[in-house]
Amino acid sequence: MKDSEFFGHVTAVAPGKVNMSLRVGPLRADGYHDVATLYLAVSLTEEVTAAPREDEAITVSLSERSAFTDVQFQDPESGETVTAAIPLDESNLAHRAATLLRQRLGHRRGVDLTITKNVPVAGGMGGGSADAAATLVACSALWEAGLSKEQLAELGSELGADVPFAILGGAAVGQGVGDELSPLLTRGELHLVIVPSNTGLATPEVYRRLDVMRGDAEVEAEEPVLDPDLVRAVSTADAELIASLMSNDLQAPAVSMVPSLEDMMDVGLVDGALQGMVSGSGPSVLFLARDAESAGQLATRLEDRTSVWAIPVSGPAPGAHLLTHRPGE
Ligand SMILES: C[C@@](CO)(OP(=O)(O)O)[C@H](O)COP(=O)(O)OP(=O)(O)OC[C@H]1O[C@@H](n2ccc(N)nc2=O)[C@H](O)[C@@H]1O
Ligand SMILES: Nc1ncnc2c1ncn2[C@@H]1O[C@H](COP(=O)(O)OP(=O)(O)O)[C@@H](O)[C@H]1O
Repeated sequence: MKDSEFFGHVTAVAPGKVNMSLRVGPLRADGYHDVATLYLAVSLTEEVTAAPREDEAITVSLSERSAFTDVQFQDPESGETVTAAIPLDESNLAHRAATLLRQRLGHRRGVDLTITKNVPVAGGMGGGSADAAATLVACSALWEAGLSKEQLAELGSELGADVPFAILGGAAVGQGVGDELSPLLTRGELHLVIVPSNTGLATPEVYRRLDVMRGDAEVEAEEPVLDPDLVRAVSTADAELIASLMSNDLQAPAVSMVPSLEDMMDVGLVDGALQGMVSGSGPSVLFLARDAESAGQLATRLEDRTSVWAIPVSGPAPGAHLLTHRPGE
């Protein structure tokens, strides 16, 4: 008897990510940008449980264990803060992932998807992409699809540029729009502290702001390339060297949209971080620490001195995978 028949449901987890380097090229005709990025999967994970239904419906709900259930955005016109719930309809990335997979498999079986969100929403850490990745892995097992990780990653690239990396995990160089991955062999662990923001940033708006800033400064965007020394430093987990080389082209636009990020990064440096940087399109901030102990101390100091939530994490973390059910669960 197979797991899915016996327990009736399948659970998968997938990691959030940070970009230890994010280089952005010129705007393309399709609205995307070519990037060269160094992804690092971190130990902050999303969990998706897929339970079969008798009918054809696909439903999405959030588990009560979720650390995040909504997100606040600043209205660009009025400046007012608006709270937006995570969409649970067909626009949810988990819903889209299940729909895409069953189309590919040629059936219309229904599924109830329950997401436990631990990755900040609209925070530049690929939380929605991790939900899509975990859903592909969970539903693929539930429906006995027999697809490889590579095949799931290819499907995932239709859902978002970051989805293939959430399936692969570890550390990888991303090119193209971020979906062409070259896995990086690594030894050693990196220790970081993540500071989520109260407000979210919409990824397309941050890319757009970068284009505007470049246009205003009459800066010609170059083809994106990564510093090979940084790639080597990540593969050997050389935190001090990484600290001197890490960079993010989306940091300036993200800071121009949320100026308080600058102060947050300064506070972290004073409190002992080796380096601070905006994660992806922001506004989560990542701090690099020397080791696990320093990361723990930094998180405590940040929480004591400011009213922020500071989460120690490590990486590289594994990509999307099934959780084994234990009898009685
Ligand atoms: C910035 C990054 C860095 O890893 O991640 P986040 O910080 O958002 O998590 C990624 O490039 C985001 O990836 P993801 O969030 O999957 O993007 P998608 O859903 O595919 O695209 C959303 C929108 O972002 C812009 N976009 C995305 C990727 C890219 N290489 N160029 C772009 O210009 C486009 O406007 C696109 O319509
Ligand atoms: N499963 C999901 N989890 C979170 N957000 C989702 C999901 N599906 C769709 N979204 C939409 O995508 C937006 C950004 O999602 P998220 O992946 O958390 O951010 P980021 O792209 O910054 O990593 C959210 O504001 C929400 O409207």
